[in-house]
Amino acid sequence: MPSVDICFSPELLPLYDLRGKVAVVVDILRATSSIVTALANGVTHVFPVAELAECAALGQQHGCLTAAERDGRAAEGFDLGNSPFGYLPGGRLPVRGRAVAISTTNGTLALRRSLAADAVVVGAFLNLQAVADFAQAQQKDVVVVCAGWKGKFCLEDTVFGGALAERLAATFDVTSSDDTLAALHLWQQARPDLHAYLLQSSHVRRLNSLEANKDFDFCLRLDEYPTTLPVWQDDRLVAAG
Ligand SMILES: O=C(O)[C@H](CS(=O)(=O)O)OP(=O)(O)O
Ligand SMILES: [Mg+2]
Repeated sequence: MPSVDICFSPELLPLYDLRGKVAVVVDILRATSSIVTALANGVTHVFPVAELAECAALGQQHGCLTAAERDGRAAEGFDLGNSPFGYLPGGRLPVRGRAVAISTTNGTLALRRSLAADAVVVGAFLNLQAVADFAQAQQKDVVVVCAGWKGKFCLEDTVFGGALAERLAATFDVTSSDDTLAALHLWQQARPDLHAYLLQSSHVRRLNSLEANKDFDFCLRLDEYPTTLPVWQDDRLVAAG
């Protein structure tokens, strides 16, 4: 039976051999929620890069939109920040049919560090079912790579790992590693009122201080895009199928 593991931070990735496995990269607040929203709303593909300079260069090279954030704020000189609302109808710029190069504090770094996996997909509460369906179809070991915060553990990404483990529990081993058990327990605590539970997280306090409450509410919507699955292909993320 394949297993589900939760890697709490990209700093711990050297302890997980991703070869032959499915990596589910998650940064609920906000990078992977934004990427899912982008592809669900007509963005053709996403180039996730760690550095701002590379993001700007890709924008020039491909004539694509650029999205960048540092310390919770939109970085200067880029088309968009890290808010999912940038990709929703009525956002600052039309995005349908455009590609986007994106660089954020934690999420894009986690993605770049996960490329040794057989398949790399992007997870969020918004597309939880799409991720679960993909994992079920692959029947390979899954590692949930939590973006965390600047190398440290974060609550919201781990709770997502627990939610995914619960959906896979019938056909995956979700009880033999302590990391997955811990994530499951946190999810079980959070599930009755995910919003209230995650209000305790440090990221929410950072977002609140930057007046991004509506981003928090949106990123916690379960299965808003149940069939949108960003998958890594060559040098970019595209929607599966
Ligand atoms: O923009 C975000 O929500 C965060 C910024 S930080 O964690 O508050 O510094 O970036 P992300 O890469 O999406 O975690
Ligand atoms: Mg984050």
